[in-house]
Amino acid sequence: MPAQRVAVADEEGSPDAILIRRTMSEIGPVADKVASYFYALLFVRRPDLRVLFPPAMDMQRDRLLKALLTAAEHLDNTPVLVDYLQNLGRGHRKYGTRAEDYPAVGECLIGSLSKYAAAVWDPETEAAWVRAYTTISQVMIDSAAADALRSPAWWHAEVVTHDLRTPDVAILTVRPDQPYPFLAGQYTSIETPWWPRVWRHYSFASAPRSDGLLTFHVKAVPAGWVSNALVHRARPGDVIRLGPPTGSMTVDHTTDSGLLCLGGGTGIAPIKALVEDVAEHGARRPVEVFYGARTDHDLYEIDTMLRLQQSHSWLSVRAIIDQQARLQLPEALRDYGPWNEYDAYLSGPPGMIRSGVDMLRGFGIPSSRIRHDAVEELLVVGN
Ligand SMILES: NC(=O)C1=CN([C@@H]2O[C@H](COP(=O)(O)OP(=O)(O)OC[C@H]3O[C@@H](n4cnc5c(N)ncnc54)[C@H](O)[C@@H]3O)[C@@H](O)[C@H]2O)C=CC1
Repeated sequence: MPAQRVAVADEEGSPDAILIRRTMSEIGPVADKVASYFYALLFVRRPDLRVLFPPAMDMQRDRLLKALLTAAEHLDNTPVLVDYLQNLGRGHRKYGTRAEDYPAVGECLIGSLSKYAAAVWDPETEAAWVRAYTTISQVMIDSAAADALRSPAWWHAEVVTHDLRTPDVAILTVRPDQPYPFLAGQYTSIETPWWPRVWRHYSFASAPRSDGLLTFHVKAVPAGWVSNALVHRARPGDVIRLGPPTGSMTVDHTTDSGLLCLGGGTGIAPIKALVEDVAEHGARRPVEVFYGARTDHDLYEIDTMLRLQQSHSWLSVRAIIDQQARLQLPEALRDYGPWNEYDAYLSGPPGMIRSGVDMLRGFGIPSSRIRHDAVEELLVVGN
């Protein structure tokens, strides 16, 4: 007998979107079990796929659910969903995912959802999931195929310099083995030779350079496999792998409005790239950078930022040190402004981004002019 439908507040959208959101809210409290069961099913049925995944699956489990939640949330918002899935499809090329692997993944996904959302699962729900998964996988497959015509699945890059700036922050410069096109403000994924198939996101710390070198700021975080390897183990000559560039925290060069940039800790990396990008475009638009750190020792890039300020009259750089100011970065903005005419860029810990966005909206900056990387992605940045 089909489960009785309980009216929930979130009943807007297409019939498929409603059914899919209902499944997602049903599995929400047991999301980790669903993900474990999904991977168990997948590896029992297709043991050959296990080599595509990292040895430790903990973070991978979260990623699957986050991707599903994002897709489910935007099911009726076609442009956002397609953009998200195209990126996901491109990003999966570096794992070695093939078009013919998608059906097995879909069957195992539906197998685990039907088990854990049994209370709301019925033939209509199953049909909605089959339709959604068919669309999702087709967009990913098509985008991976189109990308394969113009880009490698990954790049090798040799570490050229490794500069330990604090006991746990290093600046690495790497030379990709093939041209690596990207935009200032974007990020990529990095895999080290010591932890195969474990990929983490890092923002580019410079705008594209004529010598093709790329720079990253890495902070070793507790239990962070990739970050500790990059900070404490990597040396010039080591070879890492890079995924494709992604992210939309890029400068809109069609306007000349001012830029308000907040960089917290190593979040200063893409902000520096944005400043270089504005400088290269030659437009004299005001750029106001707020660089936050816990202590003055953590302001590892302040000299570079102050040098940039000296060279560019349109640039102002202010350091906000929690301990001295007795407040965190976004709060400091209250003493300056007005900001309502500015485009805003935020980069740093998820908590800073969340509170920063709230504050900037409060200053009258519309959401469409506030840019930052997805907070869900940031949770796997830099580990
Ligand atoms: N594209 C991006 O958004 C990038 C993000 N990151 C992220 O930035 C973080 C950097 O870590 P750390 O250097 O250890 O930074 P941190 O934890 O020392 O924080 C830096 C500053 O941000 C502010 N802040 C921190 N938490 C806040 C909160 N809950 N509310 C308001 N303000 C807050 C404070 O002013 C603090 O001094 C990492 O989480 C990393 O993943 C790093 C690079 C790029």
